[in-house]
Amino acid sequence: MNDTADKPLLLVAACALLDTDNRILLAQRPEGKAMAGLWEFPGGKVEAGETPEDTLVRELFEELGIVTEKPCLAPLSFASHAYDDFHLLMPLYVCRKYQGMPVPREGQKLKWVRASALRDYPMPPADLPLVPIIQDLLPPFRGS
Ligand SMILES: Nc1nc2c([nH]c(=O)n2[C@@H]2O[C@H](COP(=O)(O)OP(=O)(O)OP(=O)(O)O)[C@@H](O)[C@H]2O)c(=O)[nH]1
Repeated sequence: MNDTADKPLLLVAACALLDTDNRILLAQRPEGKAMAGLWEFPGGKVEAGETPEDTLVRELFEELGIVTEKPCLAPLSFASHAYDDFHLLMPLYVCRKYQGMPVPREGQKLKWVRASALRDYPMPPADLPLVPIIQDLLPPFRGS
């Protein structure tokens, strides 16, 4: 029996936003939401009429107040995960070029995290296979 056949497919676009030190921005899901307290990549549901890139440009501004453009979003990988109520399909992009400093505009906590430390931040189960992909992409940190 296919575990996803009777579940709606939810398309969510997510972004590994990098700073100049190659740290990745994680956002903590606020109290009151499903999976509260877990750390995730900024992003959100792809709305009708949007491409995933449109969604990210919109969400990055709404959630973090930063401005980026579609050519600055590089596809990296995707998550495909069966939650109880839906099957999540989540393209993950990398973005290094944006204007402004991310600020939490939706009550979430933000944290810049080195790739080697991603496992210290509990994440939604869909995100776990993405961690080694990001770690492979980024050079090891050699600073102090
Ligand atoms: N943005 C984002 N969403 C993720 C990640 N991993 C993951 O499982 N998700 C799931 O993808 C969905 C994202 O939807 P969303 O951010 O638009 O919606 P939400 O659940 O926060 O609530 P909302 O409908 O009130 O906006 C949620 O079910 C969320 O749990 C991730 O790394 N980033």
